[in-house]
Amino acid sequence: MSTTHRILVADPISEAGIEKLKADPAIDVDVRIGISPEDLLADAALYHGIIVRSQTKITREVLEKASNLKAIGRAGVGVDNIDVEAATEHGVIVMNTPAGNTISTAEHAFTLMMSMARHIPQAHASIVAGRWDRKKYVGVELYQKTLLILGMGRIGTEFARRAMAFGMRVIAYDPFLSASRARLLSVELADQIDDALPEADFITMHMPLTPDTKHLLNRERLTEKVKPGVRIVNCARGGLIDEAALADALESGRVAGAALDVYEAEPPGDDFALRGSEKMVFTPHLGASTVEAQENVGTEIADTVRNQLVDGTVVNSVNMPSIDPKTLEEIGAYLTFTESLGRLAATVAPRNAERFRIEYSGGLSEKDTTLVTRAGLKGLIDAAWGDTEINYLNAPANAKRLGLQITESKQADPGEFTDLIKIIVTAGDQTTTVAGTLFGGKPRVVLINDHHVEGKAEGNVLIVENNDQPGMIGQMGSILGNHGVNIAHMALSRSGAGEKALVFINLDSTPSDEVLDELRAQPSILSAVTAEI
Ligand SMILES: NC(=O)c1ccc[n+]([C@@H]2O[C@H](COP(=O)([O-])OP(=O)(O)OC[C@H]3O[C@@H](n4cnc5c(N)ncnc54)[C@H](O)[C@@H]3O)[C@@H](O)[C@H]2O)c1
Ligand SMILES: O=C(O)[C@H](O)COP(=O)(O)O
Repeated sequence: MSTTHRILVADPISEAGIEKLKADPAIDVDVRIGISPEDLLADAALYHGIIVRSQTKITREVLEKASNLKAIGRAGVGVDNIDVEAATEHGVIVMNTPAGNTISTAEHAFTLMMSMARHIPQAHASIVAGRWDRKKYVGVELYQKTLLILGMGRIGTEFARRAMAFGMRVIAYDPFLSASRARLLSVELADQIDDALPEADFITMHMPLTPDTKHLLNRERLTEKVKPGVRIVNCARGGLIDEAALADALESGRVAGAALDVYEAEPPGDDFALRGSEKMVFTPHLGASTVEAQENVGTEIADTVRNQLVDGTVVNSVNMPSIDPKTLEEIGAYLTFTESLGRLAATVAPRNAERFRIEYSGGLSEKDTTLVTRAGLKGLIDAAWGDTEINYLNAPANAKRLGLQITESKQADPGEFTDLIKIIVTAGDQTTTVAGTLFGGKPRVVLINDHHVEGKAEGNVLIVENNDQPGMIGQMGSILGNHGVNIAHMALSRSGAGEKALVFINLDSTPSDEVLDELRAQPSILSAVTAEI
């Protein structure tokens, strides 16, 4: 029976995006634009996916209630209305549409700069008010002026192209922009923001709001560092500028004008200090509000969330590495297998594991194994701590919570195998090693501690360590048979004749505690453990 995935669309996205979801038999879509925070909390558990823009807040509280939620899609760029940390802890993937509104936003920011330079909104309002103020609204040219772009990503880059077409000198400040990329884009690279501020006639901001960028344009910069008469555009995020300090800098004349699309509070409250200023140009967060951008981001996010829920692909996630169909094809087989190895390690290892080490050799060592490591970790944590809520996304955060250190290493030489995955779990001074590989696509366990085996890494397994002496296999077979437990496959290993031996048995059903107790009571059986891997 096929599963239906229920998606809530909480903010306005394009009709084309909604139609895509409605047309998909695997999806059940609820369009509840402007859903209240109370209703969202009450109904959060109904949904496997939620699509938002910037209005709806996906808080930790919502995530705590959203017990079935797997994916949040942001039809746009900024994810500051989503508690991404809480989403990660709850194993919820957050994905956005990074490029769909780039051009619209760059054009909007550029429009703001031009409107501000020529006082367009003020001049328009004066005509509407019946005035003819030709002297009051004398503007400035952009030509041969210096522009400072703070944040030279997708939108910053598009803004730069347009500014150069207007004959502006462009300086970019972006700690992640390389000198070679700056040369390629024909912009001057500023190492320090404070070196560039005194040179700029215009500043435009295009970076995310983070603890590092909050109030990047602070009181000191706005009153002491910027060039007198500078004009500032912010079409990125409100908190990047200290609005109270900007109001004072406008009042003193240090800043000649500013144009904002985004605000510290949206919508701005009654105490919004800039509202009455004649030197301001405002738009109500309209950067991405074009027919084209909304069509792009709406259809893209509908596909992204749908594909994640139905096919398990992950693209443009802000909290998880991508799993596109190609990656899935390359490493998909290793994911379930490595999870089984993690479960096996939990079964054989002592409780309270402190360190989890995973080693890749052979062809796998050249691939991106981030998710494979997480799969092993998931198996270990699920089996050892009984944490069934664990998934690829929250496995590292849960490992941290449990005090489990993770290390990953790679080496090209796989020895006798094409690929080998080895998991080493340490608790105190005890170390447990399990290793496995795919033989012709079939998952095989090839090592348990010092024992080389060839066991099937699937289903119910029983691992028995015993003294190597005649009759042991018969003894185990009889105990299992007497309890109606059928053996599907058996692999033997011993260090040497008369030494320790290990038997890896695949069973058709789970052996009861009684069976295990009986096995453990045999004088030559040293240990017997079972697991469903
Ligand atoms: N007003 C709107 O409607 C609207 C629309 C789209 C995007 N946005 C916002 O615009 C911003 C930029 O979007 P984008 O698509 O260009 O993102 P992007 O990720 O392509 O670019 C952001 C750039 O900021 C840089 N950066 C990060 N920290 C920095 C710092 N401390 N100082 C200087 N640069 C720093 C990054 O290196 C990156 O190059 C985002 O905040 C996004 O949410 C607003
Ligand atoms: O980050 C973004 O994509 C913009 O701020 C657009 O926000 P919106 O989708 O609410 O218009």
